[in-house]
Amino acid sequence: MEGHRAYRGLRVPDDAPFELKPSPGRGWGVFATRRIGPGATILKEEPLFVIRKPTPLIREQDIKQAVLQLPAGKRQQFLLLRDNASGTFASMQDAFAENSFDLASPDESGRVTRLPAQGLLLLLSRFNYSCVPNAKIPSFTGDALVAAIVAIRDIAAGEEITFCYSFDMQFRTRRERHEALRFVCECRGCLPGNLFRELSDARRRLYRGLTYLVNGRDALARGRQGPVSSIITDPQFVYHILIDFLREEEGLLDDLDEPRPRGLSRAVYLLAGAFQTVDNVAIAAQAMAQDTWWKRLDLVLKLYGRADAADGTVAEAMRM
Ligand SMILES: C[S@@+](CC[C@H](N)C(=O)[O-])C[C@H]1O[C@@H](n2cnc3c(N)ncnc32)[C@H](O)[C@@H]1O
Repeated sequence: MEGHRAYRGLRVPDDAPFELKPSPGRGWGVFATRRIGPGATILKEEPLFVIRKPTPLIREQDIKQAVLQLPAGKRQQFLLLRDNASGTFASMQDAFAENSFDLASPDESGRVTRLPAQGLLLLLSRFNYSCVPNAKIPSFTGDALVAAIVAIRDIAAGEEITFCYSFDMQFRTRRERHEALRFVCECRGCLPGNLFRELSDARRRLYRGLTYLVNGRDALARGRQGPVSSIITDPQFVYHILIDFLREEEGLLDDLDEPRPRGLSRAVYLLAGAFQTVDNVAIAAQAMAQDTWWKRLDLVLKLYGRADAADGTVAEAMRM
């Protein structure tokens, strides 16, 4: 696409460990030109301009004004943004939405606040998405209004550098992620035919459930939630997970007995399933407020049969 060819005009720092080039099926992407070790900063970038408004209130006029105030060289860089893999931008607003980030914004005294600050980042916006990324954007870099991307594992020369666009994706199953994304991700957590993907959904449900148990909040639920639960203090739950983790690492898990994702024990499979809906999270919260497993089971069984079809899974997991 024309806009992609225009990316050749984007200024990349001389010492950057990456280059911009086409990434088949994803428009353009960012590729390592040398090995990058875990924890290494891949890029620190100052926004071309910042708009201090909540995203829904940003209008075409705000962006035009900001662009007109730029020095000529920087304005020309903004005008290179014509499209990305999703299509051609119909307006400056589109170009801004597809190339901007929510920045940690310091107030007058230098303290970081959550005041709205959307920054246009020319290079950070060139990185493609992966559900199993090799880099991440830390929430705050220590510098006011500077965004950075950091390697989270060893990245080989030639490898595409990706990050996960939204924090809550880590709690979503493959289907849930694809409902939220406007493109089809083809990472190893999404492509069929590998054990990683088969275990991935269950792991993410379990992770969501455990995070709920630790924080007392469901990571994907909106609005007010109940008090902190104490299931995590019950060692049975943790033991099952640890046993299966060790068996998995050791290559001892098999799928001969039960119809469930390959390599996952029945106990962990049931527990993983128990937290897949907000309703079940609420049920688990009420049950776990009880002081014995018997009372917990009793309560769950009373709730069993409600409209939420996954109650059976919860009850079975509790029965365990
Ligand atoms: C911020 S841009 C990333 C750079 C983009 N590829 C480009 O050419 O400008 C985000 C867009 O890139 C595409 N994209 C990013 N990650 C992708 C992936 N894993 N698979 C397919 N398309 C992807 C989508 O069209 C998405 O809306």
